[in-house]
Amino acid sequence: MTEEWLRNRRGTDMQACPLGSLPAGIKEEARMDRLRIAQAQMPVITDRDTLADYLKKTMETCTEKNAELLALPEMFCCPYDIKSFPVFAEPEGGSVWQLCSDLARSFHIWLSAGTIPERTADGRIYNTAYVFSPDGRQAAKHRKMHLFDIGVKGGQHFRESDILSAGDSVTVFSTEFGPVGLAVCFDIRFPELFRLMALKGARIVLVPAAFNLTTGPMHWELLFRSQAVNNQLFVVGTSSARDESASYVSWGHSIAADPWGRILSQADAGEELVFTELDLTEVEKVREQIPVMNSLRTDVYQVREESDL
Ligand SMILES: NC(=O)CCC(=O)C(=O)O
Repeated sequence: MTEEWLRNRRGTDMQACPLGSLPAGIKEEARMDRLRIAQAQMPVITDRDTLADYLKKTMETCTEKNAELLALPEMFCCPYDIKSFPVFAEPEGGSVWQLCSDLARSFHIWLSAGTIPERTADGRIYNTAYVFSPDGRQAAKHRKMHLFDIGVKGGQHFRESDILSAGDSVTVFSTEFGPVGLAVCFDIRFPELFRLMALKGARIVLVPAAFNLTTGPMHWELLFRSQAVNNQLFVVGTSSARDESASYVSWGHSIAADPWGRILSQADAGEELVFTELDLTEVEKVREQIPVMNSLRTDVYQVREESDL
């Protein structure tokens, strides 16, 4: 069914999963159909030693509970405010990056290392998500593509674009669980990005996030469920824990939505480590039973990457 779906993308030359490679020793035919994830709805921790201790303890719990992937929130190592991004920004391969790579390797677990402010050689700063495979290699990197610029009357105001640059790549990487997509928080509002990840073969999309008290109650659950149901894949959103004293107060409510649009798990607002088992055969089941992608009117409309135009 998935192959038929991918063939249906007339006008595109995209491969099912052109990015990355399977971790050493894993063959495509050995794809696994169950994935036990852990989502750390954690406080923002800026002190490196405290962060290392916290993540190590979290990894130990993941090992005890047989989790195969740990997901962290957006900006888990830097306060989510414009002034802090340049202060905590580090290049790819910096100290937090290295810590995450080391932990993934030591505990032999996939680590979706939330986002870290990334400073580039030309002085730009990106809101960057990294994923490390169980051998500690960087398996994926996604620079937040849609910057969070909003001004809700009487509610949340924020302008990431005052300091951050936007990424410009769709990110899907290979795992033994099949192709996995990666997006960051505000990216969840853009159906075109999620459709492109689905067309590239993603069965799961990981979304480090930090919604707020204005848009969280209105849109958080709705957006995760709608991207899941529209694209018939799992969407996993991991938020920071709520801290009422922060300049930006996070909504929390880390969530996992399945390809039918159902919520498998959802945290409350505070610190929590949530475990959820994803049955990845649900992707094929829903695509078999409700084959929306076979009815795409690609003769009338298409979602294509710039490189395919
Ligand atoms: N950190 C973010 O991108 C926040 C996105 C958000 O709150 C929204 O409503 O969208």
